[in-house]
Amino acid sequence: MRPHRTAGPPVRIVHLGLGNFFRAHQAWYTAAAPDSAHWGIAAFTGRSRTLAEELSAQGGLYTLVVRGPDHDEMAVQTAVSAAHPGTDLGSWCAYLARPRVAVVTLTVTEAAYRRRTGGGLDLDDPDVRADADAIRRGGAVATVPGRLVAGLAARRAAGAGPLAVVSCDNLPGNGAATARVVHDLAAAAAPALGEWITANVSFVTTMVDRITPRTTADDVRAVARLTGREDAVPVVTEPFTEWVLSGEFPAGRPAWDGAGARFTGDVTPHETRKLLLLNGGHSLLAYAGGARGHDTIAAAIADPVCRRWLDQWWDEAARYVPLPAADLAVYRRALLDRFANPRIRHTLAQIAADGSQKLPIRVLPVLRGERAGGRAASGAVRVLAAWIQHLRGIGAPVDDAGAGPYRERARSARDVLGLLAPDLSGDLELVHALDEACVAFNG
Ligand SMILES: NC(=O)c1ccc[n+]([C@@H]2O[C@H](COP(=O)([O-])OP(=O)(O)OC[C@H]3O[C@@H](n4cnc5c(N)ncnc54)[C@H](O)[C@@H]3O)[C@@H](O)[C@H]2O)c1
Ligand SMILES: O=P(O)(O)OC[C@@H](O)[C@@H](O)[C@H](O)[C@H](O)CO
Repeated sequence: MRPHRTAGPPVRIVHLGLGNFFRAHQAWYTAAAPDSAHWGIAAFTGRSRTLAEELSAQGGLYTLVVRGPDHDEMAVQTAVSAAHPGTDLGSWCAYLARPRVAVVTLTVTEAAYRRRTGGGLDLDDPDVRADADAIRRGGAVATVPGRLVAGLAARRAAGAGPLAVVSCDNLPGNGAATARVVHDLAAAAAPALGEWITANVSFVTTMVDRITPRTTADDVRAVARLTGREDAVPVVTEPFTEWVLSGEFPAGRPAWDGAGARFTGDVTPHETRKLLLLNGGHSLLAYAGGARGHDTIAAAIADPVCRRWLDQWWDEAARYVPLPAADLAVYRRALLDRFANPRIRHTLAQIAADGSQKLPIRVLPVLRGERAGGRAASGAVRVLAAWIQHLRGIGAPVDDAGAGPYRERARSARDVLGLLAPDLSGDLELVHALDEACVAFNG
């Protein structure tokens, strides 16, 4: 018997990127908020139909398995009122045209923002160009910036008023990053819409954190066994959760603070802490742990060599996190426990994906800072070397649409560095250290 119901809370939030993390995080906060009865979510997948169909067959309900180191807690989640495939642009625009819809949230991966190095929208990307044309002609868009602009055009045409767009992806300054790609596309395709967006749309910046791996067939069976309900699409997550937000919600929002979210004037210190220590640490373990034959974060962190490398990376990265040393020490201890949770099967392959998009965010700021300070940057160099080994075919298979040019150059660490960080490619000491670090993985 699947969990089912006929209607959920009224839709006031629209989400793009229906996947596991959204269901463990934003949907959980929305259901746990004291005013949850008034805030339902219409969630759209990026592209595929499968999850939208499975979830629709369950009336939007699914089981969230909160997996601690020694036991699971399971609860049916109720915030998703409707699930749609991302290709259903008619429903997407129709929701955004409703005055009651007040918030759009996003979890679409770093790559989906279609940014060029430096942050603006990549207007040379053929998909982006096709979307700009489609917006001018009123045709079907495909990219995330395209969908946002098309939805906002529908809202403007309907006179539905202002709203907030909330990125929940692991990008620094994700609010400003989203605003930039939306404005760039509107400027290219519909300049008058750009003015309306400036006056009516608030781009909220957030730091999001809850380790949420892919669901396995074992997870599905465990939910059926322990609850007596067949749930085709449960989500497994860790007990820890954090959400820090900054920005305006001109049409209102759920009382997420009642569920533990924090609203602040500046997300930056929290975001830097999380991106460099957690996500940077994850990337190190994904590539270096893969090179040492591990396949999950828990296995990699149990390896004393990986653990030592992680400490070295954290010592370097901590210099760039504007928070007191005592806070960082507490955070590092907690992260070790989270990474070591043996019951969370977070695969290195999942984390290794899209390295060409992630390393510039998680690792390069530290590398640049260390070299500018005249230091060796051995921790950052090791992450980069481990990624180069990954591009050479060691560890998890490469799953990264942007990896092509890097793989072509992967035999030369210097060429990879030249492409990833041209400003550093003349640093011969760094190039030498990178070569040595690559060799050390083979030894
Ligand atoms: N999983 C986590 O632990 C976690 C934690 C914090 C933040 N996040 C953020 O959430 C994102 C999604 O993670 P997830 O675990 O839910 O992944 P997931 O694979 O379960 O879901 C990803 C969703 O994004 C969509 N998507 C992927 N690429 C896209 C593209 N190019 N264009 C449009 N849509 C696209 C997919 O179709 C899917 O709907 C991450 O990339 C990260 O930015 C994840
Ligand atoms: O989700 P990604 O692909 O950006 O990165 C992989 C992991 O580092 C990430 O998902 C973390 O588990 C997460 O950011 C924890 O909150």
